[in-house]
Amino acid sequence: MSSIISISGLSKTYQGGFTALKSVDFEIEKGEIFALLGPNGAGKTTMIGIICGLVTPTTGTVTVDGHDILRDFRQTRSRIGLVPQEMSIDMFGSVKAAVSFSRGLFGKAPDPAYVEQVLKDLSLWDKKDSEIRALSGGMKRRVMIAKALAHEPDILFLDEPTAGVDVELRQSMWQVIGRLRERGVTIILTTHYIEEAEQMADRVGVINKGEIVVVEETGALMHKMGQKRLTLQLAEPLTELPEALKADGLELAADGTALHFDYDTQAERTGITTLLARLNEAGLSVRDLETSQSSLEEIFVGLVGGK
Ligand SMILES: Nc1ncnc2c1ncn2[C@@H]1O[C@H](COP(=O)(O)OP(=O)(O)OP(=O)(O)O)[C@@H](O)[C@H]1O
Repeated sequence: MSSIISISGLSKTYQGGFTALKSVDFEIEKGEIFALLGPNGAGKTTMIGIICGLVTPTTGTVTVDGHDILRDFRQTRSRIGLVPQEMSIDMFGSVKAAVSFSRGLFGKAPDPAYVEQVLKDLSLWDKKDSEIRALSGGMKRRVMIAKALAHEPDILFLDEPTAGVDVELRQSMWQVIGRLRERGVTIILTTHYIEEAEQMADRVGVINKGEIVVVEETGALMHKMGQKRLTLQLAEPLTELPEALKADGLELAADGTALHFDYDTQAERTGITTLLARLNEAGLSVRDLETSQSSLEEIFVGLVGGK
């Protein structure tokens, strides 16, 4: 994989002195879905604003396919489609006219076949002649994506694409994003929904208070950072944990039928072998056991929670 966006030493201090980004470095790979995950005010929108040329960085450099975003602004901006967080859409006129107009803004010659393809990809083709203001909220969001794709960008930024949309629409947005990726578009989305990052992203960057806390392949992040929980189903229920086992980090389930043991998958020793021996010594027999991995949600809370 080669990188399409390189961010190096990027900082932003707004007028008034607030520092929203603190020397951020990372790369976006060509063709990937990258989720930028972070709590409110973490700096996600600021970062997107800088890459898209809407916010001036205080220090650092960003290149898009080797071109500096400040020096070669027109060239880099034309490679990028941006779907902003807030609904910024002219409600008058038809869907097709709005999308064709957005294409024209980038100086691209009309291409009805391309516009048709975009509208079809977004399941908007049967609404092409509808007035935008007459569409549902979800359809309006799709129109925003269509407008962002109108000039054939190969990088698409989606700032919280599914904020405030219902579960069904969220699923269909995920499908839309998946289809775009299949067509080779690099996608960077910001989200508060860990589930969204977990389901869609190839890699996740966690940002907190203007700093990138971690950038990792989604599965590897979950694997690497995840705690695992071992649940031991007891042959005989207990009313309380035997005295001899109280120092072993065990937790008795509320109904007394199982013991839980949390361990670090990365640790040199998980402690499981010792634990099983200790249970044996204490005369407890285990009927069944299972392990479960923590979700990205728990990892995320662990990463940003303590700061
Ligand atoms: N124009 C501005 N002037 C001063 N401070 C700003 C400006 N824009 C953003 N900030 C501050 O910078 C910080 C980062 O904001 P930003 O919008 O980048 O966060 P975010 O991660 O996108 O948050 P959210 O998830 O709420 O959209 C916030 O504390 C915000 O108040």
